[in-house]
Amino acid sequence: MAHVHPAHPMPLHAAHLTPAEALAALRAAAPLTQCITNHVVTGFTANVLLALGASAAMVDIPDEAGAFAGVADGVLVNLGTPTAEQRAAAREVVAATDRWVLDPVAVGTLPVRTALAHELLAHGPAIVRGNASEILALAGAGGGGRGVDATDGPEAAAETAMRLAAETGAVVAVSGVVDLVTDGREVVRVPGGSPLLTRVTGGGCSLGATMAAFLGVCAPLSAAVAASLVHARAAEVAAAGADGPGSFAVRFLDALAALEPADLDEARLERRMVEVAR
Ligand SMILES: Nc1ncnc2c1ncn2[C@@H]1O[C@H](COP(=O)(O)OP(=O)(O)O)[C@@H](O)[C@H]1O
Ligand SMILES: Cc1ncsc1CCOP(=O)(O)O
Repeated sequence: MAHVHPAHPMPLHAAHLTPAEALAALRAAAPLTQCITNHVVTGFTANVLLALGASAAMVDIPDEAGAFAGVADGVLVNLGTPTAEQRAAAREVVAATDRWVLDPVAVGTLPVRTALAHELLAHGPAIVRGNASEILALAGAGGGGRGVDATDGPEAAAETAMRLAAETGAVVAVSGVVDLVTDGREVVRVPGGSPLLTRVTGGGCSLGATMAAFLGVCAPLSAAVAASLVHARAAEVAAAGADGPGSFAVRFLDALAALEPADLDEARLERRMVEVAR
C-alpha cells in the first residue's frame, strides 16, 4: 500500500453544532481518531480520547498512515518530536484527508519542525492549534516560545490568529488562560479550565487530539470550540479534588468520562463577529 494518493480525500463535516450537541454526537459515533503525535504524550493522548468516548489509533509510520487517514474520522498531526518517519507519515496524511489538525509544537525555535509546519500548512489543515507563541511564530509574527511552552498570552495573538485563519482557511485555536478560536469571521473565547493543565505534559497536545475527534462529527469551528470547552470543564472538575499534578491527571480522565452534554454551558462562551482585511 505504498504511495497513497486518494482521489477523494475524506471531506469536512458541514454541521455547525453547539458543544453539547457535538459531545452527544461524539459519544454516539466514537470517531476513529488517528494521531501522529510526539512520544512524550502518546499514552496520555490515547487515554484522553478513550475517556471522552472517541476511538484512538496512533498510526504514524509511512506506507500505512495515509491509507488509514482515508478511513479515519479525524487526524492529529502534532510536531512535538517529528522523527523522519513521522514527517513522511504526515505528508501522506495531508493528501488523504481534509479532517486534520495541525499542532506545530515549538515552531519558530527549531529548524526542522518549522520548515515542516510551513510545508504542511500549505496543504490546508481544518484546524491549527497551538499556544500563543506557536501561533505567532507560524504566522511570521514572533520567534516562538521557550521550547514547547508559551511566552505570550492568547490575547497577544488574537489579531494574528484572525489573519492566519483568513489567509489559510483554517480555523485557528490559541490555548491559554482563555482559549481563543477563530475562523477569521468569528472569534469565540472559551474561559475557565485550570493552570494544572500546564503542570502535566500533554495538556495542549491532547486538546489537539480532541479537536481531531470532534472533526469526525462536526465542522471545524464547532469542533475546536467543543474541544476547548470540554477540556476546560473537565479540568475544573478535576482540579477541584486534586492534590497536585499527579492526581489531577487521573481525575482529568475521570472527569472527561463523566462529562455530560448538559455540563457544556454555551453561555460561558463569548462570541464576536470580526472584520479582517482580506
Ligand atoms: N492559566 C490557565 N488557566 C486555565 N487553563 C489554562 C491555563 N493555561 C493553559 N490552560 C489550558 O491548558 C491547556 C493547554 O494549553 P497550553 O498550555 O496553552 O498549551 P501547550 O501545552 O500547547 O503550550 C488548554 O486546554 C488551555 O485552555
Ligand atoms: C515536553 C515535550 N517535548 C517535546 S514534545 C513535548 C510535549 C509537550 O506537550 P504539552 O505542550 O501538551 O504539554
